[in-house]
Amino acid sequence: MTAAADPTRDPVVRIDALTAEYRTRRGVVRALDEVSLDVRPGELLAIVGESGSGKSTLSQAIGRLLPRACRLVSGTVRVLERDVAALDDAGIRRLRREQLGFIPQDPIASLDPTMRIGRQLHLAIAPLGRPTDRATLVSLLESVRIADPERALGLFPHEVSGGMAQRIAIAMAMAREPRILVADEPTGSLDAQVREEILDLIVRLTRESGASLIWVSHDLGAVRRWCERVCVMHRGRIVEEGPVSEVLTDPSHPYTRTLLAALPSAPAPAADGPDEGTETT
Ligand SMILES: Nc1ncnc2c1ncn2[C@@H]1O[C@H](COP(=O)(O)OP(=O)(O)OP(=O)(O)O)[C@@H](O)[C@H]1O
Repeated sequence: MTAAADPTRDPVVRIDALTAEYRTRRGVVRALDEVSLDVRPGELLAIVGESGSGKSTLSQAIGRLLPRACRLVSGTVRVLERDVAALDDAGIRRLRREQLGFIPQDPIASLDPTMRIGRQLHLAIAPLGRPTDRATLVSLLESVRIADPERALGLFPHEVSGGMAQRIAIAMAMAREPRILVADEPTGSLDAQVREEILDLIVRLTRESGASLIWVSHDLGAVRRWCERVCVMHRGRIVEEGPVSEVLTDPSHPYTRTLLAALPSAPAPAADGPDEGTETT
């Protein structure tokens, strides 16, 4: 548990018996089935499960970012005590802007291809009332360990690697000082070494800021190395949930055992991740 994580404080996210369905041409697909989950202040929570188990739907529901085809059938999502379904459009935008940070799956696609990185950073932080001078933008890029930030500000998205694009997306998300970070497979498009560097960065910044991290992942090995609590999803339900050290060592649900058995070579749990380093890509 991080220094900031405190089970006695109110959850920052409280999901209660949430059921969600997609309307498709083939009929109705139940993506979430009575899902309940609390996220505590400052904790690193992983949501794992096979493809189609409902992880993305659950993480999108936190920001009321579900696609039109998805309908909430029942249940509630409360973020910092606010029922997100009850907020008006201005209210949900404010909640997303001020309290929630989203780290994208495909960082290059999340950037505007027509605009230099410096301009995009400027536009991302100007609405927050922060200074947007060059020195501030440089220090923002330094905080995500971009080796040559001056140069990076002048680049277009197609000129940066996936790893650098993800660092930029993380810088944009963290500039808002969110209380809750949602990262849906943030390293899915990156190679193995960059993946570890990006996870190290996300975890370090989350810890430093005291935010809570909700990290959707397929990678049980990485979850074991980086997270404190894990919730295992299967067919739209949470089938097991608890400390990583327990669930991924001595799982009680057969589905979790199946997931673990599919892990090529399970690395031993580590108290801390790899050493810090600067961008290599
Ligand atoms: N836009 C959509 N339209 C119709 N069905 C959808 C849509 N998005 C998701 N689904 C269905 O909802 C269920 C849950 O999908 P979801 O994407 O939440 O799972 P997931 O665990 O995040 O999967 P993955 O790991 O592949 O991203 C699946 O059956 C999926 O096919």
